Amino acid sequence: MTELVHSRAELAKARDGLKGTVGVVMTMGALHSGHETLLRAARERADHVLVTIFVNPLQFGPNEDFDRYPRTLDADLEICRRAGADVVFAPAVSDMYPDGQPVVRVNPGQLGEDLEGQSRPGFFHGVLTVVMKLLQLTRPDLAFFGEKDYQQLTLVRRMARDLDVPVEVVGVPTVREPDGLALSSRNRYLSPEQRQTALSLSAALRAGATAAEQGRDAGEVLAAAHRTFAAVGADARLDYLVLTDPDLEPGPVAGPARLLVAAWVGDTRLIDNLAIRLAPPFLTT
Ligand SMILES: Nc1ncnc2c1ncn2[C@@H]1O[C@H](COP(=O)(O)OP(=O)(O)OP(=O)(O)O)[C@@H](O)[C@H]1O
Ligand SMILES: CC(C)(CO)[C@@H](O)C(=O)[O-]
Ligand code: BAL
Repeated sequence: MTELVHSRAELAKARDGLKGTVGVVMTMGALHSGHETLLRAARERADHVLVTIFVNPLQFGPNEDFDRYPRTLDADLEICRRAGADVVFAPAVSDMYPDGQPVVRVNPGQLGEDLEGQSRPGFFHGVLTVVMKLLQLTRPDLAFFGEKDYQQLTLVRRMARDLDVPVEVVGVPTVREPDGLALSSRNRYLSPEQRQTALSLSAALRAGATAAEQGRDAGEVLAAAHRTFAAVGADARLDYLVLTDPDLEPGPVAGPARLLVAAWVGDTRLIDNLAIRLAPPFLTT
């Protein structure tokens, strides 16, 4: 049975009733098969699964889609039941922020300013602050995050390490449509034509991965990804397409790497990423 709770008091009572290990899956709702995969991963690793559904105002900029973000609680509960969640915590904004906007927030450091942080100022302060609050409220042994939001996963891992949060952060591979599009709640904003254009993100990543498999160097991998993005997404507006170290550390990239992309398709901003393995450079004598 899945228990739905809204207030902190109800959550505390439900949490106390969970004996054994607890895995948490944090979401903003509008659940899809990507979320369901996170829930099933949690189900496999933990004795109990706790899902949070909260559209966090703190991580949205003034011109972003907080108001129009899809809110589909009944359908979400059905998915949570199907995936065997024990507890769903769906607080109101006033439950999460009873004193209004928090004065003290988690500072994500320089990585929080790069990539997503550059286009969404304050985004990762908002994300890490609410993730920290939800970790305190739910006290999980394990917390599951999708690789689709790769920078978020990297920063949550880093926060747990740097701030000694007693939780194992588990990354779950990106779930895709058969044509490659990464599942995302924001995909439901796309018209059928825009959905075709949105394939430019995953196609660009695949082109980069193919170039890497053929032994191309970092510059050629990026060039291949850019060419494919432009060919498939003529109507998309690229925000960034970068090849980085897998931990998103600055500096030269060699061997294992990550290719990350963000782009606008109409009014919808989408992100995606893929693991890449660069061939070792040829040695010249
Ligand atoms: N396609 C996916 N594969 C794996 N994990 C995913 C996928 N989509 C979302 N997740 C993960 O689900 C968790 C909750 O994400 P969220 O509710 O923001 O969904 P979303 O689809 O990423 O939404 P949005 O479209 O607003 O970015 C995050 O850890 C996120 O990485
Ligand atoms: C982690 C999260 C639930 C925090 O609001 C959100 O950023 C998301 O859904 O990825
Ligand atoms: N999917 C991460 C949360 C956000 O884009 O606001």
